[in-house]
Amino acid sequence: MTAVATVNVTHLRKVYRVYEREAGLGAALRALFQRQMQEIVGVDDLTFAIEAGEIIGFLGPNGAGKTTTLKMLAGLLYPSAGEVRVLGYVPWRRERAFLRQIALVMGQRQQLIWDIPVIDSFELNRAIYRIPPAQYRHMLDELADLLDLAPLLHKPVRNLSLGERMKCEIAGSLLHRPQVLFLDEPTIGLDIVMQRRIRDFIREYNQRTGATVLLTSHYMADVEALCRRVILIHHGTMLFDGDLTRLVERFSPYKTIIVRLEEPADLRPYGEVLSQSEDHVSLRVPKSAIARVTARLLTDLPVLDLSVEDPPIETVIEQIFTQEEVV
Ligand SMILES: Nc1ncnc2c1ncn2[C@@H]1O[C@H](COP(=O)(O)OP(=O)(O)OP(=O)(O)O)[C@@H](O)[C@H]1O
Repeated sequence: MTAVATVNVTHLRKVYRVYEREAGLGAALRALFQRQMQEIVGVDDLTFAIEAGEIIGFLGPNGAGKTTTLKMLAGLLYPSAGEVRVLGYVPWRRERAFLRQIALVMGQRQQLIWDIPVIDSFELNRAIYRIPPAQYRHMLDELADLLDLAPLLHKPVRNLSLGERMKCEIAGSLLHRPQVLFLDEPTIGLDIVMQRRIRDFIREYNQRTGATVLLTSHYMADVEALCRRVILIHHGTMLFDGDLTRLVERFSPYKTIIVRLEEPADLRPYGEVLSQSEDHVSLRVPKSAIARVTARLLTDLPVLDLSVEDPPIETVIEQIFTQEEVV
């Protein structure tokens, strides 16, 4: 028997139907009698599988269909076509056994109750998920320790800073110790220190519990730190599914040569100069020319040091989304 993946998505599609309406009072009156329906394709034919314990970066520009996909996987939206299994369950049936094993955390959507202390919202989650008291205590202690929550638990949510609230949102969503986490922009708007804190926490939770994580983030630092594999979508369709390192190899036609010289020289004949300081020069060179240009630099100039690097992931991804023809 072959092992069953934790998340299985086959030919998934979501079409939103919305009423079109022009601006203005006249249009509003006309719309009462004849309403035009418009179809917006949110997700179009996605197929992928995720194994237990993987942390996958789910990437795409604004409007690519990431949130729509996560909502379908978490059972908040019905698909228009296709099949999904998460831990063997059909998410939109929202069976209790399924809901007890998953969590959807949305960085831009608040789940904790605004006016009551954090700990009271947690108690509510305990009741909803029917978490046994001993397990709740244990998990609360563990999360409070990992996320440094002790000073926050008795404050009303409305008094917390954005970063503090995000830590509490994440903890509140994990009290039932879910096996599968759907994290939609969990570090959005947070400062660098808090981003790292949340990132470390996700890694730690994954290692401690073996949970499977599907993560969207516009911060490449999150993705580089946590995900070996990434899935890239655009206009609801799949562009790439594989190792992050392979993404750079496959899509970037350039590398960067960094040279340190004994004395300044004009390196424009060797490639595109990206930056130049007193003795360091960064050159963008087509991959196919790297060996030739490196050899020329070493013979022509007094080189003290030379290294060849891949461009930053951000640059590669930006390039993929702006020039789809490279795909
Ligand atoms: N409730 C809705 N009704 C109509 N169209 C919608 C609805 N929700 C999303 N869409 C559309 O579906 C497409 C995919 O949106 P989605 O929110 O899934 O993208 P995303 O990749 O999460 O984007 P972002 O990075 O901006 O959050 C977009 O064109 C969006 O406008």
